[in-house]
Amino acid sequence: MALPDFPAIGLLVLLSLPLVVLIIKNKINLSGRKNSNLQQIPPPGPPKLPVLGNLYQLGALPHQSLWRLAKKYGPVMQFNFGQIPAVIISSPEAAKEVMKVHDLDTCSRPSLVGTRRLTYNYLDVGFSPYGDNWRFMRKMITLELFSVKRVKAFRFVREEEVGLLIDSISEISASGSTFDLTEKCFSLTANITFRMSFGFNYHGSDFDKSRFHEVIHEAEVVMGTISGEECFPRPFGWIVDKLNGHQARIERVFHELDTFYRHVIDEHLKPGREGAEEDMIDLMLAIEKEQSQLHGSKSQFRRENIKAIFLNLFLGGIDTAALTVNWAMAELLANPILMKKAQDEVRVIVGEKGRVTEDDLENLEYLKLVIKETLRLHPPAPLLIPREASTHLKISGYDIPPKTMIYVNAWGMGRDPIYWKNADKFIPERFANSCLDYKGHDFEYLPFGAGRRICPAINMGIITVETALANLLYCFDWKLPNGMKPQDLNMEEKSGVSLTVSRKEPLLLVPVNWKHIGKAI
Ligand code: HEM
Repeated sequence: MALPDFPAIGLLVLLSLPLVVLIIKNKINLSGRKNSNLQQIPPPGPPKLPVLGNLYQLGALPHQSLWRLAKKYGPVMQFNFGQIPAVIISSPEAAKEVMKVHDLDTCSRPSLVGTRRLTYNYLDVGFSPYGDNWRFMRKMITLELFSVKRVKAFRFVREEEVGLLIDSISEISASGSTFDLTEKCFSLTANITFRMSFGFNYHGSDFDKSRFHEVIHEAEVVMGTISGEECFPRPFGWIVDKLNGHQARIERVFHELDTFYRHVIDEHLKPGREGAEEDMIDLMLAIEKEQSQLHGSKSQFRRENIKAIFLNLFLGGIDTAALTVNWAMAELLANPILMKKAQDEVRVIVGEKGRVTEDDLENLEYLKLVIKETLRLHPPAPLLIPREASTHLKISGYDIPPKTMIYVNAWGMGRDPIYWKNADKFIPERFANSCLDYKGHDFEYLPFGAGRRICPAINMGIITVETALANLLYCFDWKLPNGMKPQDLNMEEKSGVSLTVSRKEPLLLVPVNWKHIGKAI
């Protein structure tokens, strides 16, 4: 998601007050509708303020504020981020029009300062505009990095890293201590992503543990933020960016990541790697060489493409899967009957093996329902990644001009009582006899997006979540600390602007070893 920074909004409110007063004095129409061209029907939307547009209505949790506004203004709603026009899509019918009927004309991404810099001027997949580079890169990663064969090839990484996680929790359980599952989930998915990408886990990298988490978080904020310069006319935007340090933050994140990429790539180019396990850098360096032999200086795949892809792997692969495991555990802890049902299933099916392996996963039907329900209530990217209209469109009868940003509120549609019975309740059984899947054909359920931009790594994401969650349920019984009751668990979301949304509070737990843990596989 790309939304403006909150300090920027506060500052702009102050700076634009005199203008607002002037406009009120002159009784200028603030309805936000264009009256000059009667043939054009813009979508309805909340009243706009000069300079700020609709920013003052964004709130601390944008997907929630936008959902509330959509109840009033409708499922195709105009919403201006300062001077940047956007529409917010909040019904499955409208989402289908955008992501299926008009997919080709809406599958580009907006060009924003932060995304441009961190992706080496759009040499990646996730943030690059629709065009030759995106098509080439998307095909390459789909075939080479996320194919079924490749996902299987990294099975040993997932199982080993989940094994190490279970061992470390087991040690904690021996002392009866409390630990932070949120942090452990992040470490797990970061380690898996690092090992698949570079051949070592991130504890063995130049980033120290807490700094890497910070850099990823900062990158998510940078990628999720529209800069002041884009949002507001000069000199407001420039002042805002200077004062809130947006530009400095982009440069800091860029240089930290770039130095790291250069280092690991150089290591991979040193002689003596023969016989090492093949990782994603090896694969990409081989493609770089092949493309350069075929096309010389016109090659579409160069060193900077590799670096840009790493950003996609970090942002796509780490937080999304970690947040899903974390939310699933929180929901099960809040619903002890469902927790027992999920634990009984995995313990009966896996028996006394000591660990859940990927061979067991296909038999864990209830576990799969739990994950589907978790992704309904808690899609990690609640507004997906913004799209941009490349031409003039009509959506639900409304005119959408080219260059309009398009946000799809997957979070809101996943909780809409029109489509979901007891929409706010966690009920995995609702998916039992349903054909809803992750492939983006059912527009009320879009945790991975839809159309040409759908997540290319669904299999990899889901298998990581399944392996981790199944082992956590199998290996331990879980208690809340300090006599907390399930109903005391805080299920609120953390406020702030970012691509992903996490729990407001870390999930602190006390693990108790189940009887078969520790037995060899
Ligand atoms: C539970 C796990 C995951 C979830 C819920 C998830 C969700 C999403 C969503 C919502 C999008 C945007 C789709 C759209 O714009 O319509 C996306 C795109 C993307 N995801 Fe994932 N993702 C997950 C795991 C992963 C993993 C493991 C990777 C890579 C290691 C990954 C890489 C990407 C990339 C590269 C894109 C951009 C695709 C494009 O723009 O063409 N994702 N993902």
